[in-house]
Amino acid sequence: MTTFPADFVWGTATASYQIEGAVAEDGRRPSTWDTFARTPGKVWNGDTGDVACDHYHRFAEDVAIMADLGVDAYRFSVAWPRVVPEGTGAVNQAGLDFYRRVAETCLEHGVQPYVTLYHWDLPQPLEDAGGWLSRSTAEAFAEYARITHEALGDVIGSWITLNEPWCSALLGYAAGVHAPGQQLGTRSLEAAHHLLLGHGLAVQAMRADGGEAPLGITLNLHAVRAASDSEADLEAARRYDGLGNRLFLDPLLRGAYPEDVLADTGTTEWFAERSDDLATIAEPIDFIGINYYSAHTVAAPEDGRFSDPSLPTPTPGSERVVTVDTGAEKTQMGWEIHPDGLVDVLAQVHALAPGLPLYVTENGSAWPDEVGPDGRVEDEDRRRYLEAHLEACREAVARGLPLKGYFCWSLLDNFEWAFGYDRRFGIVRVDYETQQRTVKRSGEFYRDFVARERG
Ligand SMILES: OC[C@H]1NNC[C@@H](O)[C@@H]1O
Repeated sequence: MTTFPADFVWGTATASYQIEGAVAEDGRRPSTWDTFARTPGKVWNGDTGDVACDHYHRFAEDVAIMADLGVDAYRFSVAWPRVVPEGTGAVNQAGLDFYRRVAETCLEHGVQPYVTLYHWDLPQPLEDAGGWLSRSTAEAFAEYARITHEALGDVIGSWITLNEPWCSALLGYAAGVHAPGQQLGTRSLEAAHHLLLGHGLAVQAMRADGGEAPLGITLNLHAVRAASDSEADLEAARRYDGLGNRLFLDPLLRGAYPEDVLADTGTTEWFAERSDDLATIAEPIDFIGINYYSAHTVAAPEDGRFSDPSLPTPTPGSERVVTVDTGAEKTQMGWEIHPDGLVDVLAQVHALAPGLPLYVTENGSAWPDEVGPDGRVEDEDRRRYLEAHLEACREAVARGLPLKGYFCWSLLDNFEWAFGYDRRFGIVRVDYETQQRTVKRSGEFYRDFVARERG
């Protein structure tokens, strides 16, 4: 059986708004998610990140748990509204000091800190000024990245600019189910462009600041399969792959937007006017992070019409692609379980950028956990999902794909965006009443798997 390379990185991942709490402490100012979560009807049960897992005060305990699990690295995100509370202008030293404490605690425990600079908590004043629909937000992001990189470069092992720009753009500005809750159809691609531009400008700013730490970006990639080899279903798969994957992979790795996606969405001219930005967006990076959860089988709509301008809030090009239920097992999110899809997306990226190091920066599953009378959580479903995807990583390595690490999503149960605290992804349970942490069966499995693979 193929073994993982000795330097393969085993990690866990979290994100600031989902775990920190302390949303008004030590100078932090509101983000778009503070605003969105307070908007009636947007988040399950009216949940917010006000307290979450109280990681802001309990991070040392959480790092100690990671050390006990034997992980090599911890991927966490820096909250922009803690560091530059208004988005631009004054820097909040207390915010930088908090992340220094987190990183130094990690290093004291032999855990490498991997930082994501943007995991969706945009300072509200920037949204008020146009958010990601505005080019100025891309420029503000680059300055925030430079400030953070300059302040923490000595304690951070790796830098990820953006987490899942697809979610920020398409869920935030088209579907409207994420902050800021806009339903602007194809204008959401303008947000995608400014996110990618912000990424490129941030990479340039961090490179100029110096340092050896690798720089990259994390994309949530969708393994896409056509329901049949009919022309209509193949067209559905092309559209879904285009909007879900190539809209981001192509400019980052090929320096060009996919012409078919721009044609599908009627945005060719808008992007042509900004072609000079592509050189910045395609600034060379040291790795790609891939968040993988599921594979999607898609088919053409019954009437064969893919776009329907009469739809009030069309998600560009994809609102009429039919997702087919293949009968595969699903997680509590309703996502089908297809570990082989992880190998497919890794291979897809490798084909575009041979040799570029790849990391699975998120993979995990939500299940309705039960706490036994002994206080244990025997989450066999999550353990099985985890095992299957770790074996998919082994298969990727066996095929010679440059997979360098795996980060389990998530270390802790946490605020799952519009689902609030109703969905638990953690390998460690959080009792939100008491903030007690309990390592689940899946966490013990991950610990034992890592120890065994490390030899
Ligand atoms: O839905 C599970 C995860 N997906 N990627 C982004 C994270 O913030 C989510 O919790």
